[in-house]
Amino acid sequence: MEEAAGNDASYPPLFRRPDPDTGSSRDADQQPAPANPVFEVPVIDLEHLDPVRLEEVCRSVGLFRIANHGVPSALMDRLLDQARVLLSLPFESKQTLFSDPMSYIWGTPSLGAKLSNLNWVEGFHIPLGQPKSKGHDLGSQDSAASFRCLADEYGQHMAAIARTLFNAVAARLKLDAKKTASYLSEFDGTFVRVYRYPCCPDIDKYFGMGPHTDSSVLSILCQDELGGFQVLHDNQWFHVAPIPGTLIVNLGDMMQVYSNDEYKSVRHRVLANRSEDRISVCYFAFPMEDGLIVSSRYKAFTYGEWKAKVLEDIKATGDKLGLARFRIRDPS
Ligand SMILES: O=C(O)CCC(=O)C(=O)O
Ligand SMILES: [Fe+2]
Repeated sequence: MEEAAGNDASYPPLFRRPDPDTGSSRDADQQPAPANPVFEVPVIDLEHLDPVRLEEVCRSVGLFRIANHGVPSALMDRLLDQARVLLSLPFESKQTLFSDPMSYIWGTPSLGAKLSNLNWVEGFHIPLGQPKSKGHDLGSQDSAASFRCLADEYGQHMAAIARTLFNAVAARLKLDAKKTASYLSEFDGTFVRVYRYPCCPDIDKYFGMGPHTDSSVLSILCQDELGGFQVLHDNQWFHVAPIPGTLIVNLGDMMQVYSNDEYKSVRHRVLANRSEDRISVCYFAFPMEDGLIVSSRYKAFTYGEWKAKVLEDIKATGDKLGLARFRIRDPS
């Protein structure tokens, strides 16, 4: 596609060559079927939230589309448009423009360590709720700072949605409000990831993002119209069709722990696209770093400990072990 070819200097160098010889090819069992079916994504109406239906969906699927979410579509459009513009800047500019506390990442979504396989993705990591980002400076010439303000504004909406969903779920799970006060921190430690999945010359060899579960409590995805996001359900991969203006929520590992494995931290992935770039924006809600998380199926841990273990495992094995790391083994 023309736009993609013109964007070449904006791609990480490794993504510019027709067939980079890095990263191992996918395992045979991870090959996407030629035509994955489209998933009938359950819809949760946030304006008339039905906690029983929400719980049912958390148990059976772990992923849903939210309607009537209250996020202005103009804001979502602006975010995706600006993301596209900034990600089209030259590779070197992106590295310097997006500096501490933000960062520019490529080849892996993991900060601080590489996953074993190269992911055909690049993006900005934008922490939310940091003191500096409260001083909105939309008149600034600094495009990264302006974008951060936009991401912050969007993040406020996401935080409200995360809180609404968490409270409904916590009530169904009968979580003790005092003991679980640290289970959702809408602001501290949360971040937005703005991704571009550059068009990829070898989509049989690379994923946009390989199969994984999120470490979050829940994650909220806003994607452009291209598609590529897939979910694993009943051992089969399904397309999650993009519908403009709607958001996709997937439960993360923490929610699975809170629910003693009753709810699913659902496995998902992003396919690479041969001819077009895809843009997406993901918000991740996490627990507070130091609060103790107690569950009948897992050893008690703090999210800080979880993060350290994930990093350690990725460094040692190239992959995240996640829930298996903390699960209490069956005595049998
Ligand atoms: O970009 C997407 O569609 C999904 C990204 C994702 O799954 C993640 O960052 O964990
Ligand atoms: Fe994810």
